[in-house]
Amino acid sequence: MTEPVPLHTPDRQPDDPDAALRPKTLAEFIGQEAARENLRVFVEAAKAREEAMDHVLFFGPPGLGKTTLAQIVARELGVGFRASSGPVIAKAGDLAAILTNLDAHDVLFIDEIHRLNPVVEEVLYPAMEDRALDIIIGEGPSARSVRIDLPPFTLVGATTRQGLLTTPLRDRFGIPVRLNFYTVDELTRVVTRGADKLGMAIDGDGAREIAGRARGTPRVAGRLLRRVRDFAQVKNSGTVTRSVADEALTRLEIDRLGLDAQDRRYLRMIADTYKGGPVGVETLAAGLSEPRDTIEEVIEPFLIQLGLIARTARGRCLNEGGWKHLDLAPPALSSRDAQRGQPGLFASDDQDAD
Ligand SMILES: Nc1ncnc2c1ncn2[C@@H]1O[C@H](COP(=O)(O)OP(=O)(O)OP(=O)(O)O)[C@@H](O)[C@H]1O
Ligand SMILES: [Mg+2]
Repeated sequence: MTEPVPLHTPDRQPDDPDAALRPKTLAEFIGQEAARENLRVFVEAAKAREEAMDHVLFFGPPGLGKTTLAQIVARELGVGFRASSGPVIAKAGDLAAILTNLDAHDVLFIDEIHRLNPVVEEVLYPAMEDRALDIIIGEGPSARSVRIDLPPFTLVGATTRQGLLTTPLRDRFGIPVRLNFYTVDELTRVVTRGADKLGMAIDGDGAREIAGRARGTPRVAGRLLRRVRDFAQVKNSGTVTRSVADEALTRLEIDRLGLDAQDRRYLRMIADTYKGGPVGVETLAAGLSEPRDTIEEVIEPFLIQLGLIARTARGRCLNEGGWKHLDLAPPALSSRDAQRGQPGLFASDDQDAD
């Protein structure tokens, strides 16, 4: 039997079915108020000065709108948009080719920028700082360095793992922007807008039901909306109400907090196999047959946000809320742990901690 594909796993497919739902302007973009207002100011200022805008770094969990905002920034600036990604730019020459082909003030978007090859990163530093390329021509004693001037451009980087960026690279972004999980109110607006674009009828409670189970993530909201539409269509139920949405999402094994089968498998592994932890991420990755990256970037940030688990220096621990959600009683604290308080809860649970 094949495993069901988890609905929540964010993909990076170029033929992203979400594309139709992508907001096109800052005004259309829902949520992330602070980031949006700041970007509006920086865009206006750059336009007024007729300069390229400073370099921007978007960071935060998958599906929160990093790529969408990068496209919006270019559109609002009225400049060209070129996109590439860290793993695709394999050699220094690849980056040189991209940079020398930019038009003045263009936005160059580099997705997954934490995965840039260090050799390529070295080329990026002077490009970002001095708008120049230092190219080495020849080899050995006759090698010499030639400096090529570049047009002024704006680098927009995106990453799910800000902590993996090297300090020199991070420091060269004048505008770092953290994207946060969305509130249910904001996602309700995302769902309502999406339904409108898809030409489907949904009432307020129906939209809210989907929003509340979308893991704080617009991409997930869009995906659940399309699945609910399938159920509504086949069952001929016309308008999507709360009960139609609930029935569809329950059949998709999305629980009341919005966790899917993969999330629950993760929680259960810590609870059943490791008695609530602490357990290391590599051990969990092996036990779940999931890449470590998926665990750290996709599964954990939302479970931490909900307070179900904690990342500690000794590993992952199930919090009280996690036990409750699984309908299990936490094991009684040993007297040693009881003296020290909760086991393992002394380290930061910052989302970039390892
Ligand atoms: N603020 C928003 N309002 C409405 N829809 C949004 C918003 N942000 C994102 N979306 C929707 O969510 C989808 C995913 O967004 P996007 O591709 O920009 O995420 P991302 O942060 O780049 O994810 P990844 O880290 O996987 O690359 C978009 O196609 C869009 O439909
Ligand atoms: Mg993206």
